[in-house]
Amino acid sequence: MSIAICLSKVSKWFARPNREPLHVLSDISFEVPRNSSVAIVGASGCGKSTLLNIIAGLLPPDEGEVLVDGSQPRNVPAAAVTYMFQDDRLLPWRSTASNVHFGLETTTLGKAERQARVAETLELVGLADFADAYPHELSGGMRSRAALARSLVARPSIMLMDEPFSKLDPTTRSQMHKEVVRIAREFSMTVVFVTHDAEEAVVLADKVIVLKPRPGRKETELKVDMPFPRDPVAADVTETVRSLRQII
Ligand SMILES: Nc1ncnc2c1ncn2[C@@H]1O[C@H](COP(=O)(O)OP(=O)(O)OP(=O)(O)O)[C@@H](O)[C@H]1O
Repeated sequence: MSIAICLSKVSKWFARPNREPLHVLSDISFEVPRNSSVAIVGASGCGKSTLLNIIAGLLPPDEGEVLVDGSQPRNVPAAAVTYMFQDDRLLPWRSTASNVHFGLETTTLGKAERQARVAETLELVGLADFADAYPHELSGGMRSRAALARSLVARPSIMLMDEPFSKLDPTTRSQMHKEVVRIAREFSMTVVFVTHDAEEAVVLADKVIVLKPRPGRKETELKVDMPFPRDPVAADVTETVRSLRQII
């Protein structure tokens, strides 16, 4: 089993004026096997986003080490890792296709290749008919699909997601879960995502890392050994969701 991401003994403090630094993360270690999906769950403020930002290389750990594809996160090629945020961050003055194209603008692909890649990716997320629409003309679910397409267009091997579907209604969120499972398998991607939703964790993840707050530390690691796609109302899923809720 090859390891895509490895965290060993990661700790983080944030400086505060006139107070001792805030200890946000303490001694966190876990591995993310390649082509697997790992959820980071825990109460609000326990450091989930901070941990994801450290994996993305947006923040350095103060202690411990993170390796992504065997390298320090900041040395990993930009196109290899994508980050989906809570809000879709679509540029309102750009069409859907142009927003998706944005995800290719740091790559060396030629113009024709880029256009083909954008079209293929819009097809993949079911937005081919809305290539020319502007963000304000899209529904919440469609905007989320457009953001997903922008994340996928450079064909990253690792996708980091910080509660990307939390603003969607339950039905649309469920549809996006199916899309992510399908696309992650189709492109052999490794996915790490933050959520406070136990159902989302159980439906999408092979492994769930449960954090406890102040300072954020790993309470437990739960393996979810069920075939994909997972039906959120199936008995084994709801049972696992129930037991996870008791731990969070
Ligand atoms: N840049 C920063 N400077 C100072 N403190 C910060 C910074 N970013 C986060 N914090 C603090 O670190 C703690 C963890 O924040 P973080 O956003 O990682 O938690 P979270 O588990 O993702 O929360 P939520 O579920 O509410 O999004 C919080 O107490 C927060 O106030």
